[in-house]
Amino acid sequence: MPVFAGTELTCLRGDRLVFTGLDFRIEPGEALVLLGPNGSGKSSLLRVMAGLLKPLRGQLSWDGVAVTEDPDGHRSRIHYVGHLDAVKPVLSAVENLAFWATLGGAADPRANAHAALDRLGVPHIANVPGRYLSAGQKRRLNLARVIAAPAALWLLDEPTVALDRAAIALFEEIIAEHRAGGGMVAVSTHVDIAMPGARDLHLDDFTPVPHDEDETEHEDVEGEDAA
Ligand SMILES: Nc1ncnc2c1ncn2[C@@H]1O[C@H](COP(=O)(O)OP(=O)(O)OP(=O)(O)O)[C@@H](O)[C@H]1O
Repeated sequence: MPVFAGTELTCLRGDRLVFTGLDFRIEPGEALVLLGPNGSGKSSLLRVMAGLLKPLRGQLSWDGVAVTEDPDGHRSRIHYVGHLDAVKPVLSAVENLAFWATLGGAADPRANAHAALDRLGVPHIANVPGRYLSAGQKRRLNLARVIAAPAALWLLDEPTVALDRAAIALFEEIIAEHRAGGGMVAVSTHVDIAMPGARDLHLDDFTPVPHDEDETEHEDVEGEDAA
């Protein structure tokens, strides 16, 4: 059974230490929810997990093997969906999706692309060029990527942004099915996404305490301790 784990991860962006001493572990069928205020490092951690951002310290491993020893293998087992929609404006929705499915190694990319659009509830956008899609339709198209080609680990950065309630419910089902088949998922979110049994990881628990602030002592209020 593969386990995806990170140990003692430290992430530096620019000159800012975003998180340090962070450990996580995801087993087949498990979901990890990344929580924390804006700027706490949720997107950074997902990019580290995807191999897109090198941690300053610490290690990622898959089944006990360091991800850095097999970066191509790691790329082939993940779907990373960032919060910017990567839709090519001149290609139709189905062409966009077939392109991604081809990269993901699908045997019949166009058939998979149509099936994925159906599953996300947007078969009618198949032939619409990317530039004419609404924000929510673009989002559904990006999320359709994760089912247009198989991958064990889904890394999703705020997947529900711009989605309506029906689409969120649909996507919750899709995640549940993925997990039921032994798939793994890590999701950053500011809203509730129903994922039974998911584990929470609070990024602000790993944010270093700033050292440059005045350590002003709080003085006791005079007379407070008087008996
Ligand atoms: N390319 C970059 N160069 C320098 N600093 C960056 C870069 N990208 C992000 N940061 C900084 O890293 C920190 C963490 O950002 P990150 O996007 O990971 O947070 P987040 O928890 O996903 O935030 P949000 O909830 O707003 O999406 C922030 O202080 C941000 O300014």
